[in-house]
Amino acid sequence: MLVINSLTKNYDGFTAVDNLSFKVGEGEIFGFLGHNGAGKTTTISMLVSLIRPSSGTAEIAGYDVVKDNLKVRSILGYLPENVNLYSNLTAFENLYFFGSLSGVENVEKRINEVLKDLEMHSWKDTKVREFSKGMRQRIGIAQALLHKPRILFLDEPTSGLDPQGTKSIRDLLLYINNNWNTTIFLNTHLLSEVKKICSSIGIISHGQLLMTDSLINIKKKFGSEKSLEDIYFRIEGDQNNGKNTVYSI
Ligand SMILES: Nc1ncnc2c1ncn2[C@@H]1O[C@H](COP(=O)(O)OP(=O)(O)OP(=O)(O)O)[C@@H](O)[C@H]1O
Repeated sequence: MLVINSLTKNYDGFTAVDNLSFKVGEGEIFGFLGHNGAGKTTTISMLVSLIRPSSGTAEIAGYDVVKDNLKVRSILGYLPENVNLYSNLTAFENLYFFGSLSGVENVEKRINEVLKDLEMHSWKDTKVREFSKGMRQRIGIAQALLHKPRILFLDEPTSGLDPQGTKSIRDLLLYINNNWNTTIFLNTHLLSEVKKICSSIGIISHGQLLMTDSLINIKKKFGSEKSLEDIYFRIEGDQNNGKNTVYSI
């Protein structure tokens, strides 16, 4: 579904994303894990066609994110780290505005469908300013799903949420993935999130990919170590000690 090849982004001599290459299969929930400033947002921004790579390529369902950017945008959904919604408009009005702008067919019907699926239908006529952060995230996700994307990119979707809100977003992502087979690419720095819902992960640090594999393979490979936390800190530690080991499938 997603094929990334030597993807790189430089800013005035600083390399924010350094030669990334990996794949994400259809129907997977992929956790892109890294500390603050590791390069996660820059990577996602290139994949959703918001910024141009300095070099390298990325394809979604066979379409190049630069050359075929309109097609790519039509098959992906994106939830940025800070969801932009109009506080003075209701949930329905927000979705209607964004849905009409992006040419969603039968937009009213589709909004009602998505709001029901996301258990937000009873809030559709409430102004967004009355919503909790978790509810705003759900409306942001509804917006990203209106045009039935094949792949959904989310940048730290549970950032700033309490444990209940975090669980509810996690459950929602599993529901979307299970019921619509939507591939999910999730930027996060939360190992707990990755452990609970991801089928495969990539670890990025200082712009470089340190490892990518399925969770099942990771457990097999690092069987003697206790937890994903141990594995993560060992891999990051190797890089910080100059070993620069790249673990891959
Ligand atoms: N427009 C820009 N110009 C210069 N440097 C940038 C720009 N955007 C990002 N960077 C730098 O690139 C690096 C990677 O940033 P990025 O936002 O991708 O990290 P991140 O992993 O998403 O971190 P966070 O979890 O804090 O959002 C950081 O050092 C950041 O300061």
